[in-house]
Amino acid sequence: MVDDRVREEPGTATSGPAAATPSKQDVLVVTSVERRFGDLKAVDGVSLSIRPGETFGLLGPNGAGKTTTITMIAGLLAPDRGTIEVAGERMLPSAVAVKRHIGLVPQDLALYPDLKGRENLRYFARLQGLRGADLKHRVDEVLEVVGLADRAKDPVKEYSGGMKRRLNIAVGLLHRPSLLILDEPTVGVDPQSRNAILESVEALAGEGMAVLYTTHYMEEAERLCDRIAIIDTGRIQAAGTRSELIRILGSSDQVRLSGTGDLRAASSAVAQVRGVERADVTDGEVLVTAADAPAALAAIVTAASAHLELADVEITRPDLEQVFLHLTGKALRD
Ligand SMILES: Nc1ncnc2c1ncn2[C@@H]1O[C@H](COP(=O)(O)OP(=O)(O)OP(=O)(O)O)[C@@H](O)[C@H]1O
Repeated sequence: MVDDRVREEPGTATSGPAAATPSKQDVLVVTSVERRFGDLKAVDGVSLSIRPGETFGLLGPNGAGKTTTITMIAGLLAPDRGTIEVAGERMLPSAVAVKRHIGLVPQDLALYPDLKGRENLRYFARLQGLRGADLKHRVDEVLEVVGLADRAKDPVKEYSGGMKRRLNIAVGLLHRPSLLILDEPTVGVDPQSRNAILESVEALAGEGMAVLYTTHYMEEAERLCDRIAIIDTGRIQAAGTRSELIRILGSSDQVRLSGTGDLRAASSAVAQVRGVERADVTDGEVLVTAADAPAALAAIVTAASAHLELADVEITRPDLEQVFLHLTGKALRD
């Protein structure tokens, strides 16, 4: 199921025969890509495109086809059908120059445990062709980005699993790629490293990097991604912004306001607020329905406060887990 309106926009994603309508500025354009392993169609007609500065999430359970998709995008595996363009050039396993646009951070670590963090980065930076002051400067920069500057002198074997993941991300950034691909970067990492990884991604996107982020954690997709494609059994089931995906459910956000005062007057005032679909008095509270409650919240509270001394405000939002269940009939987490 694909939202047609979403399909019309540049920087979109679909499955099936319909082609995306990418724009010239897109860093990545994937068109109707397929890949089989024997009888299994691991990727089944995936199309998507990503703009500079955009974080695009591939959200799906284990085995959905996320890793196979990004392995093809990185040029490590050939599609059976379809095309992939990165920075306007065709990506194939035989292509060399185009791969410089991509920073791939796989799930598996590729680090030397006996070397220090900085030594690992220096080694990989040299492989990328960096030398001298530029190398030193870039190594310092990526250590800052992943929050490991203060541990750069320690051997990697003394790092936590999360710190190793962060160093792996730093390696993927050394050559200043225009598209960073992160494959489930927070699986099995401690909360501190998880947060550092999420903050790094936000900072990189803020600087204009395009990011393709695969995850089966709904909260990460919601926090990081400008647009999200929900993928299952090799097909993109739906794609769009969080709000566009939630709209598939046909349900809206709800805000409950409780307090003392004139509930009916408060409800009438709130009903006039822009973005509010309806407001009713229910069970001694004002129950408000809005498409985007956080965006309208300040105005809702101001309108209600003219008639109520507010004691509590509670927002309930439908989430992507429910969208996934609705589209596939199964839970996102297995
Ligand atoms: N090299 C391979 N040979 C055979 N089957 C494969 C191969 N790679 C992937 N598959 C199968 O293709 C399907 C998609 O796998 P893929 O790794 O792309 O999913 P995923 O969404 O990344 O899941 P995970 O988070 O578990 O990696 C799975 O059924 C998997 O078993």
